[in-house]
Amino acid sequence: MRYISTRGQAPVLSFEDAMLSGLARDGGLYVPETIPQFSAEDIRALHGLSYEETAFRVMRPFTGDSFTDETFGDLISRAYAGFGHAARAPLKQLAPGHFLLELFHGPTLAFKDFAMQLIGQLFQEALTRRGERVTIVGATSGDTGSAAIEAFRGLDAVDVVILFPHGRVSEVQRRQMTTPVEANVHALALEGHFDDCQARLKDMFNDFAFRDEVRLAGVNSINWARVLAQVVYYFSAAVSLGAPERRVSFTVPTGNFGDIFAGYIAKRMGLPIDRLVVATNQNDILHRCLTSGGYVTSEVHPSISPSMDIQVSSNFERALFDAYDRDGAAVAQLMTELKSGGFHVSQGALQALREVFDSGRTSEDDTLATITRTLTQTGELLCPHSAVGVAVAEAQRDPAVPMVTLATAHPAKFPDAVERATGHRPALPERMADLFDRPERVTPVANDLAALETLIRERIAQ
Ligand SMILES: Cc1ncc(COP(=O)(O)O)c(C=O)c1O
Ligand SMILES: N[C@@H](CCOP(=O)(O)O)C(=O)O
Repeated sequence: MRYISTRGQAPVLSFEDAMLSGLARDGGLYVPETIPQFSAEDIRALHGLSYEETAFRVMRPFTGDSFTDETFGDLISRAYAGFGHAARAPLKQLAPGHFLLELFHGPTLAFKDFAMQLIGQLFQEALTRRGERVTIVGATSGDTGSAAIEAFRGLDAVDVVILFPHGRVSEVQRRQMTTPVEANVHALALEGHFDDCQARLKDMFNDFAFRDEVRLAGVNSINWARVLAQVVYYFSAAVSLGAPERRVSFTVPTGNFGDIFAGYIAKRMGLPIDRLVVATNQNDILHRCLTSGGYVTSEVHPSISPSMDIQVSSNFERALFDAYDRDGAAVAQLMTELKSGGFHVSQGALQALREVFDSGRTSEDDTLATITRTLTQTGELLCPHSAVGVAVAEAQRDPAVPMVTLATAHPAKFPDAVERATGHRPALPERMADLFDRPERVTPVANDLAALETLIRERIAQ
């Protein structure tokens, strides 16, 4: 299996090299050259398997000869051993035909753990075998950062540097990033919003001298391995609901487009997914784009679902690559236009996107009302991101096709919003009960590439 860049000008890499490289050297994102196909019989054979067994079968065709079967199976088992639910990604019924896929039973209480716990294992295995060391830099609107720190804290072969937007993550998210004591963890509070963090991260990858000097690696969904690990729960959920005999739709609270892109890959592999619904908060660039064809950035408005406060949605580039028939030059041109504020998707590409994706937007009030209503009607307490998903799914779903809404984080990560909706502050799990008593370690940084690179050089030299 070989990996190519969405901009067509970077070296073609193996799974392992693409995983360790992060952003392609032409600024694009790695994608598999071909998508492995699952027949109805292959999907039927997943019935009754554990989450780990399903993960092995779904991901194995993408990893080529980077890991032996035995090693890959072991790493998967280790990755999910620390999850707090035997099913790993349990399904709950909210209403007839509407299900919630709970993705928050991992160590940091968000869906990011599904990929990050596995990537931590894969990096450790590959770097130890190669005798190499890397500097992981990650950009976060709150959840990627804590999941990355949890997965890489204390590992010898890795420094992990996380950029988060100062004052724009929840207090629980911030403390998850600033309280770990390991010397290889560096939390940096950047003066700006998430898009600034992600832009500076991509600038670092495009500064080849710096990139090679620190041996830069990325664990945002820039990294194909992140997307791949998220494909698995689309399979596990659809199979539980009767695939391949029954079609299923998914609604996905969306920001950087990584999670829903994983659903798109599952569909392209042959999983009978009917619709993939992009659910956005008031930062609705993706909904506007799918509605009008114009992908035009505007100011980011802080919301009660802060992890989705994103305007430049990184993985949309991967969807555009397919929608433009894998024309890397066309994608590179769009990304150049994006630097000046936006672009228009061609009619053909827009039609291709609409054949797969629907979209909807939810206001702040509706998000709060959805948390209140869902708790009263079903007993399920939603985080504000999951509530955005449930609100859009309720408005759009076709009663003839089961709908699965992804519950992307635990409500206790966003206690202020949940308290506004329900009058109660959800408690953190016992193992995190002292989070607010632990001392914090964080460095404020300007939104400035040179200053950031200097700081990172200093930190990893210590
Ligand atoms: C809780 C939560 N929900 C939804 C999202 C959006 O997911 P994606 O960026 O993959 O679209 C994020 C951030 O990634 C998140 O942390
Ligand atoms: N919402 C994310 C933003 C980064 O997304 P990623 O999937 O590209 O890592 C976060 O919580 O940090």
